[in-house]
Amino acid sequence: MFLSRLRYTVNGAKKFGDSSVIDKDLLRLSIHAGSGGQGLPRYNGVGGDGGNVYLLPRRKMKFSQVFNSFYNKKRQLLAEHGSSSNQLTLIGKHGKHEVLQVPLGSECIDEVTRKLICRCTVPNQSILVAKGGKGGCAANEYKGQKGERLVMGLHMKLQPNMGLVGFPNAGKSTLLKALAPEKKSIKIAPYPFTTTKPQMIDVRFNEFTGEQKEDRFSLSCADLPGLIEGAAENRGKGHAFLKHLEYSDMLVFVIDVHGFQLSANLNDIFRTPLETIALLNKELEAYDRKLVKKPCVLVLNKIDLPDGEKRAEEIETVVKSEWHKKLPSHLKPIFPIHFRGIIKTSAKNGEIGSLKRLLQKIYEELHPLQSMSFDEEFEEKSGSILL
Ligand SMILES: Nc1nc2c(ncn2[C@@H]2O[C@H](COP(=O)(O)OP(=O)(O)OP(=O)(O)O)[C@@H](O)[C@H]2O)c(=O)[nH]1
Ligand SMILES: [Mg+2]
Repeated sequence: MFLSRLRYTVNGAKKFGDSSVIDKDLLRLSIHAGSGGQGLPRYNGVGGDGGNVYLLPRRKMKFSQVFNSFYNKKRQLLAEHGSSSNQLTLIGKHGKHEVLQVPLGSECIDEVTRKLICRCTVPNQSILVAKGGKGGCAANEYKGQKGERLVMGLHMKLQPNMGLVGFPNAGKSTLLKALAPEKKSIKIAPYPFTTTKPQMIDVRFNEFTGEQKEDRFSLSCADLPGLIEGAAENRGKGHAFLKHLEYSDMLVFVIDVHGFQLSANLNDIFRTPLETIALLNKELEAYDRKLVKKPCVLVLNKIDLPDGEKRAEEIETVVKSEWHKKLPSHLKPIFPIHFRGIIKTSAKNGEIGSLKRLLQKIYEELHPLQSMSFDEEFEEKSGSILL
């Protein structure tokens, strides 16, 4: 996991990728395994088996590579049929298997039954998704069997080191911009749902070597569109965003210290900062309780606005104690999050306080070998790191 997430240049500095908006993360495919060839009863000839269809998870594969492999082609995966037996070739040839490479972490759903077919979590280990039909033989009266068919949804999930979680307009993208100021493409605006598609951006972490400041590594950060109440029931396409948090190492909750209201519409209830924390907690645990068990950091944003600092102090005091007990029962989460740290910020002014240090600390605790790689014994004299 470590090697896949950190990419070093020859001199040990981290290489930076461009910001990437995830345009597409779902591909629907018709899967047809090959049918078995016909047998030849008079000569006891056996038909070849139909080819199977497999998925092969690849660690470094990008979502776009999968889409490109179907560019201008039908979205079908067809394995070869087995050959029928004939008087010259009594034993028919087996059909060729079809193998599709997919990004690690992809999930396959049967689009008709909506059941999970498989999770592609082990790199380079092929997974059978449709079995080819058996060739005709005595056992099946020499009639080749049909191969399995299905319509499969391939759901690709990001694997960020950290995921930003918050209601719309809380300042998630602004915080990301403060963490990665060199990225120009991050869109920020004073209205909800500015971010409409997930985006992954590398955030630089500086290591200091004596006097010299060096960029040594980066962690990937997923900026997601704002969640709304009911996201766990797929309101506001919640599932399409929440799924990208499943493989993240840690979560960063971004909260507006002045609370949240989707619009001035009376139907949209005003939520206090504590209520927004509780509601996000509830949405996440309802989607997948594993999410709230991840290390979580709370960022109290917009402290530059009037009363901001005072409000942030008040919220911090409440959250540091048993914060969920102060909520009405319908807002109480089942698994209240214990935040690893609370940071008060003005992301707009580029103030992120000790957020980076905290994120780095959590990351190093999660991946202890990671910090060792900075030790001199891992470095060659030339400065390159031995991996
Ligand atoms: N005063 C102040 N405004 C902020 C701060 N952070 C963000 N904003 C403003 O809040 C608005 C929303 O910021 P975004 O970063 O787009 O919020 P978001 O959470 O990414 O919103 P969505 O993409 O819609 O989910 C923008 O007008 C920002 O300038 C802050 O620290 N202080
Ligand atoms: Mg945004």
